[in-house]
Amino acid sequence: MLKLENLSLQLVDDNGDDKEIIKGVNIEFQKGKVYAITGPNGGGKTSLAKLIMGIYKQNNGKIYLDGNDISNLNVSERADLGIAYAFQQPPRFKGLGIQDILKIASPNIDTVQTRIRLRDVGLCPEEFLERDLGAGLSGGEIKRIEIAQILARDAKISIFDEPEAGVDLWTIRKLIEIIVNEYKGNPEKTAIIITHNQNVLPICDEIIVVDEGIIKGKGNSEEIWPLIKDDIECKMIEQCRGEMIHEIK
Ligand SMILES: Nc1ncnc2c1ncn2[C@@H]1O[C@H](COP(=O)(O)OP(=O)(O)OP(=O)(O)O)[C@@H](O)[C@H]1O
Repeated sequence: MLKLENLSLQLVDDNGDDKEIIKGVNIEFQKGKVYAITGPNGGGKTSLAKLIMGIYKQNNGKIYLDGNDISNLNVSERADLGIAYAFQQPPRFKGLGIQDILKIASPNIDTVQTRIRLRDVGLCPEEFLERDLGAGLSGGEIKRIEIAQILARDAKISIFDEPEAGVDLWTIRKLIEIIVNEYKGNPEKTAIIITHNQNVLPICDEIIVVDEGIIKGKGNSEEIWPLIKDDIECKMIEQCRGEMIHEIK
């Protein structure tokens, strides 16, 4: 189990002032469950994920993994303990091949499994296996490879930060199926999905709404819908506008 206890984070804003980003958050993530973290832009979802991964250091509070205090461990120590984070905007690693990055994620992965993981995220292995991560891949392709390497990692706690961003509906549906199969009811694993996607929320055991650095609500998709309706509808309008602008161009 992953437990966040009274977790707080302050960062310095563009004016050089301290800003409270996360304010005394308490959450328990159980094994065998799939969680969604949702809420409006700037609410603190990614900051929470970065606190769990050790990218940000909390100002207050504790993080426990299976009862052990991991609050002062760095990113690689937490990765060794089985925490994995798929970035909202994944970095590009020039000079590394797609096979290489999956091998780093999972040293024992063979070519068959690598192909399966690429297919899982809607990438054709024949086309992508030999490609370089820096060379002309689209944002959506980079995002899919990031997700593939988190799936390959076989972590205890897998955090997917907006997997839907830049990824088509077909792939998101497939990804949902994979996450349900691999995490739901698995006594060793927990999935945490940061999302605004209406297809993802119903499959989650619990949805946590984070806004202004606090937990605004928790529950299943029906219980939480009144709290998130406006945010999801805004996202859909933004997406439609984006598609219309794309068509006009
Ligand atoms: N490194 C940073 N330095 C200063 N402020 C930051 C930093 N990272 C995030 N913030 C601020 O913290 C707040 C929460 O940001 P965060 O990225 O966690 O939100 P979010 O809920 O993930 O948003 P979105 O849905 O847009 O991805 C925002 O006001 C953001 O501007």
